[in-house]
Amino acid sequence: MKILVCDPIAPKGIELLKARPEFQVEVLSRRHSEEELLPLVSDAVALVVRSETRVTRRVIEAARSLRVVGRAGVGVDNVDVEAATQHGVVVMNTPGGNTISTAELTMAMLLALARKLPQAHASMVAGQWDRKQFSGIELAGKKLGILGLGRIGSEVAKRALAFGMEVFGYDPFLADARVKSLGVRLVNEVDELYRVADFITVHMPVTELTRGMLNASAFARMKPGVRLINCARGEIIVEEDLLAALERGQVAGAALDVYATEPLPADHPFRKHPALILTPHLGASTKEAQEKCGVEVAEVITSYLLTGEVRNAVNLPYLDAKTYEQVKPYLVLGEKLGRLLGQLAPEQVDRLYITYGGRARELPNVDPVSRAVLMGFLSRTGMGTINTVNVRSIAATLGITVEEKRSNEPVTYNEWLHVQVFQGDQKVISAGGTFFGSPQNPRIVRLYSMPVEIPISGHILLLTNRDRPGMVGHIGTLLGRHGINIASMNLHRDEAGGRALTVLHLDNAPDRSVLEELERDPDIDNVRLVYL
Ligand SMILES: NC(=O)C1=CN([C@@H]2O[C@H](COP(=O)(O)OP(=O)(O)OC[C@H]3O[C@@H](n4cnc5c(N)ncnc54)[C@H](O)[C@@H]3O)[C@@H](O)[C@H]2O)C=CC1
Ligand SMILES: O=C(O)CCC(=O)C(=O)O
Repeated sequence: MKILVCDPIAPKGIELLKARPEFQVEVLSRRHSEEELLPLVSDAVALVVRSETRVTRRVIEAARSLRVVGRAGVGVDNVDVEAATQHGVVVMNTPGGNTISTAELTMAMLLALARKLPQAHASMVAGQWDRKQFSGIELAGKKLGILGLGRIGSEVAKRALAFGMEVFGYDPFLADARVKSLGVRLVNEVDELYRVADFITVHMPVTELTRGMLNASAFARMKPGVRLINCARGEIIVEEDLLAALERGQVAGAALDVYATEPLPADHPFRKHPALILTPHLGASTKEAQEKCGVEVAEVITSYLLTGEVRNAVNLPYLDAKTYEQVKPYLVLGEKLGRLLGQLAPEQVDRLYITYGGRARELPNVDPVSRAVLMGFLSRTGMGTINTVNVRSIAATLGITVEEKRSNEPVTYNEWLHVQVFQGDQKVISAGGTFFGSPQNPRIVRLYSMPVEIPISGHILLLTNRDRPGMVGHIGTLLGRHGINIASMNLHRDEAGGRALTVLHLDNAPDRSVLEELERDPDIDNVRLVYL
């Protein structure tokens, strides 16, 4: 079996691969373009990469024998994971192996920014002795804002606290308890962090929500003179906007390890800017990190190719055909219940409690269904790389625990899937679903412990209202006036004249202004639009 090592990984990792008589290991001595890779991958069973080689759809399609792509590192944005999944290729990474090294580089960047070390060094090399120009600031007592408190962000937090910094964190998907134990002040709105932070460091993946997040508007909302560090991914910062903010002095300096285009072009304006400190994507470039990642990637690839064991996979669900047929309807229902709750639940939650009742308790394997619930729930994070294989570990990283129960308690429906969401001991929301007539017809039938009937696709408008005559007509007329057609409507009230939960299935999505108009009615509140 041919294993093509496309980027340099630790010799120990290569030795481990070479020690297997089943493998022919070929190591490329330099980075290859897509075009150059095509003939080389045609008979490869495994590709090993760091962040340099791009494993594109064309590369995957040209590699007809490919079974696994091993990424010695965290980010898999250089691998077309969707194409890999479509072609049955497992993508595995080594999360954790380079956490400490990247956190330490971030600390080095913080200190270098505060004391202008590279600039002072360059002036010494140029024969100068300029003490005045390189006067700096202390870290102690300063406020550090961390965007993304995962593995690396948390390690940075610990180190910054030891330096006497006050640490603020923004990570809307992380459970509060995990952050409290770190000693970080978690903010709900990123602006709270922007307003106070003297330094801001980025430790998020590139997602729909984070791509371009640090743009002109974000810089304008930051404390004037803020200093930035990016050891995560270049696409998170809009580079022209950063240059403009540096020119205006809104951003006093930045230390960057990653760029929108890598390698950074030789004539890129960043290279000449005096307030920038630049490194060529060195976060993981230490002996220790490379050894950990190199050995781990060799181990996971070996286990997969020789025994079929899947570890650290970022894609590829794994179910035999019979079990898949049995759980399939529940996968759809579970994903939609999760998606509904994800859109209605508050940002920081600690626990999902999933109950399998009625015939659902007899499912041969509830794990894939729970994963589907989690996938739906976490779709709110915008992380495109979440899938059934990695969703539990992502939830764990976010501090969300999942409990499952096969319940014998009598239920109203033949099949019953119920999900409760908790913040600490407090249940914040719950929803339950079943099938009407056949497994092809899933329905959400319980929300906030109230009976409802929600179809599982399309635009759903939810609101609570005072139960008074004319309310249904009023809502219908208001939506009609804005060209919104109601496909179905469902009402539940606690008592005549009390509060009612109204659920409308709409043919098209109303604008924000329509929702605001509904909200202005004193008898209507909690107006929420969700998309399933
Ligand atoms: N410079 C380098 O050489 C290295 C760069 N990295 C990059 O660093 C980043 C972080 O890596 P890890 O800490 O290992 O990942 P992680 O998955 O442990 O942590 C990422 C955190 O970002 C949070 N997040 C996601 N979307 C967010 C949003 N919209 N707003 C705020 N927070 C959000 C997640 O909830 C999670 O807690 C990744 O992009 C990775 O590729 C990682 C290793 C080396
Ligand atoms: O392998 C490298 O040097 C890059 C590491 C990285 O960016 C990652 O693990 O996400």
